[in-house]
Amino acid sequence: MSFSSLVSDIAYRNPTRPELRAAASEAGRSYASTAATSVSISGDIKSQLHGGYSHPLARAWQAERQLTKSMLIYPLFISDQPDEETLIPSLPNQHRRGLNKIVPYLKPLVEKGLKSVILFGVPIAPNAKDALGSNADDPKGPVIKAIRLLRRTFPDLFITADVCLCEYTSHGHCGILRDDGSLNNQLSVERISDVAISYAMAGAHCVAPSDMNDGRIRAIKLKLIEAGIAHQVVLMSYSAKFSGCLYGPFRDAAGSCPSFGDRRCYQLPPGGRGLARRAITRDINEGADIIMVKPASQYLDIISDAKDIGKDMPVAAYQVSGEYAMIHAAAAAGVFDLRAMAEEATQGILRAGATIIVSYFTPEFLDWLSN
Ligand SMILES: NCC(=O)CCC(=O)O
Ligand SMILES: [Zn+2]
Ligand SMILES: [Zn+2]
Repeated sequence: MSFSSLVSDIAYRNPTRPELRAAASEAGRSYASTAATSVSISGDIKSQLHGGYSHPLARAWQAERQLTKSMLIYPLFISDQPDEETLIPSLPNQHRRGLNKIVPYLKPLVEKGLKSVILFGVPIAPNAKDALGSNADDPKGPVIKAIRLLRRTFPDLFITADVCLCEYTSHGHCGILRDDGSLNNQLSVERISDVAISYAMAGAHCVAPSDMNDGRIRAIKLKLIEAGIAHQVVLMSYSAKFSGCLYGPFRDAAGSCPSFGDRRCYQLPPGGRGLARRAITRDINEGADIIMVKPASQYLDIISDAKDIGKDMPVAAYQVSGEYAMIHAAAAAGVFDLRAMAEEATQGILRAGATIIVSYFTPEFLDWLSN
């Protein structure tokens, strides 16, 4: 019996039984009144796709990955002023907080399932900055104190420390400079790897160098081994960090805007896909445990490349301050619904290959997600 005659047979036979018609109508379905609709289904039956996503759960099953709370890392700006709690105007709902404000703020988030944070120190005190970024690893500085406080207070919270000098240098660049204003790669790597070890020794579960100096992953991994803690600390590399205009609100928040020039000589050019692939490969070879792509939504191809190159590694994506601020601004202008857009952006990032997302939307997702 051919397929179409089988279908027409069923279509004719079933409506003759009234209980089946009643059941169908209860389900909001109805039998074809004639065989015509069924008989017309012939040829390639793979053309019928809608059935596969006709239900919310079936739609969810179409995604290779579902966002879960454990995929999210929440960025925190830790001020050196213990009582500070300042809203960052360009970064809606985000604050710079001192140590006395951070625990009361985080407690309800941890109760809602917050798993992980990434810390950025914000030195505000006068003279807190110098050419070498000396305060980056000040034991009394905001990051080391916050690592210790959070480890004590929230034993299950996974703590990542962003490692860079730009928040602590008087010139605002991500390393130590030569007289001509260019980065001295060797001195910068020496200094940044020392800072990373200080954060790790203070208890950070993960150190994440964002400076983009050549060779820093290898230097940090070797120093972690030397310090005897390589087996206890995750090394997450900002492997493919692109320069561009999406970091503005972050620089307002962290006070890390360069006082001259820009970062185009050490962050990747937006068109540099090949360069990004080389940087990812290099960082894997130098001992990175996680590779990161940043920004996220404008660089989905790079996330996909990272997953391809680092098949056996977790890939992280940083949905940066400008991406977050854009979504807020457009939602406020009535372009779309905030939640729907945040979810769609996240879905794109996951689809591209990331399984870790650093996002300012984390507190919202703790409310929106049940898993
Ligand atoms: N290392 C962190 C950044 O450079 C910026 C992130 C952001 O714009 O959110
Ligand atoms: Zn930096
Ligand atoms: Zn940075």
